[in-house]
Formats: sequence, structure tokens, C-alpha cells
Amino acid sequence: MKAVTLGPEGTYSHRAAGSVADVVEFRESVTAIVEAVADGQYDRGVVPIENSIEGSVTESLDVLADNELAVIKEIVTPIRHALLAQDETFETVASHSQALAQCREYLSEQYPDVGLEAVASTARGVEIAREDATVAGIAHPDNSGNGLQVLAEDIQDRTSNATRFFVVAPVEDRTQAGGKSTFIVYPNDDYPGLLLDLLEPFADRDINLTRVESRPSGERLGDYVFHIDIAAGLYEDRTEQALADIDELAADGWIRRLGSYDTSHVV
Ligand SMILES: O=C(O)C(=O)C[C@]1(C(=O)O)C=C[C@@H](O)C=C1
Repeated sequence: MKAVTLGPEGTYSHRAAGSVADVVEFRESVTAIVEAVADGQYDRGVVPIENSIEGSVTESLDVLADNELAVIKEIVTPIRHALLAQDETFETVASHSQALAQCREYLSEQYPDVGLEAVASTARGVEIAREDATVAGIAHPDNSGNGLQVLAEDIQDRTSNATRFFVVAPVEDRTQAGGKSTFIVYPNDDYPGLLLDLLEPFADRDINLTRVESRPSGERLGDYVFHIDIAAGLYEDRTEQALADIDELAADGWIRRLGSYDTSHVV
């Protein structure tokens, strides 16, 4: 089984992807990962979805709304960042924007004068730091060595820091199993109570919502696509009944049933 995820080698996404595939290859954006699976180049793709400190990875949400794919598993992994550099003096910290944001308080307290540079991934920042002594990276501590030392560990702003990844696959691999489900709805409508109408079908059937997120549709200001996760399988009767109601509400828009899945934890 071959998977594609965010690279280069040593990202948190790489650690997550290693739990679902023997061969892992890399792209440097989540859009490129999702498109590579949608095009049939890979059996699996692993993309970050949300972080407990910084919230959604919006690029992932948007590209999932734009492609026909299945979500077959979610992976939750603890994120414990280290500061890595050639030595103790540096001028810039280069890392993924999510990692920089997860360490915002630490950086402003300990290094108020350094510049911050958002790069494609934590491991890309490590590569830059390895070549340039004026740059430090923020990444998993296993990226140290080869000239880079760990200057500080556990530098994220909350002790509990975890990221949730989706394992995406071609639509034919959508499974019948799994206790959680994700779908995306574009109602293409706007009236008082629309969101209430979209959520009531679940409340009425005692289905717990685990995430609701609105993203701009890109069509016009104030027009949204809703990402909804529920604690129920897509093929349970109660879910099918709720989704039949949603189909009616979104008659002028669309609904994407991404799939049902279980959770695995990877350290
Ligand atoms: O840059 C990485 O190491 C990634 O795998 C990406 C990513 C993210 O997009 O959230 C994954 C986990 C961490 O939250 C920080 C960065």
C-alpha cells in the first residue's frame, strides 16, 4: 500500500502516514496530496484536519469539498514540538504556520526579536535550519542530529496538543464500517434558521455532532459550505434518515458523503 502525505520526511503527517502504509511518498501541500489520490496516483493520502490549539487546517477542508474522495480513517496524534537549530543564536524561526501558531506565546516570551517564516511543513523548516545557522526550526525532536541540536522541548503553548488527520482514499474504498462520519453540505440558500434546519435532523434522531465548521463557498460574501462530523455511522438507519432530510434542504446545492471511519491513535 502506497500513501502520499506532507513532506519532506520527518513531518507529523509522515509519522501518521507510516501507520497506514509501507511506502510513504511526499508532496508539499495538502491540495497536491488530495489531488494525487483523486487522480488515482496513490491508494491513500494523509492530511491534517484540525489541531486542538489552533483549530482547522482550512486548506484541507476546502480541497476535500472540491474533490470526490472517501475518508476511511482518522488518526489522532500528540504534537510535542521542539526548537531545533545549529546553536543558540538565530534570527528566524521557520516552520509550518500551524506549528508557529501552536507555539505563539512561547516564541513571543522567549524570542521576542526573532522573525517568523511560514514554510510548507515543519520538516521543510528543519531542512532550512540545517543549511542556515541563522534559522531555527520547530518540529518533532526526532528531526535533530546532522548538525541540529534540540534547544528546547515541549514548547507548544498548551501541554495537551493533538492533531487529527484524515486518511483519504478513492471513492470505491468507502467503507460500511466506522462509528464516526463526515459530510460536507452546500445548501446554496440563505434564510433565518437555515443552520438550525441543517442541525435539527441529527438532534431529532439523537445523533451527536462532533464538529460543525463553516467555510466560505467562494461564490459570494456570506455564502457558506458546512463541514459536519457526527458520532454515528453513515449507514445507520438514523443517519440515512437525517441525511435524507438534509438532501431536501440542499436540493439547490450539494452534499458530499465523505464516509464513515474509526479513530486510531499514533504517537
Ligand atoms: O508540518 C508538519 O509536520 C505537518 O505534518 C503539518 C501539521 C499541520 O498542518 O497541522 C501537522 C501537525 C502539526 O499540527 C503541525 C503541522
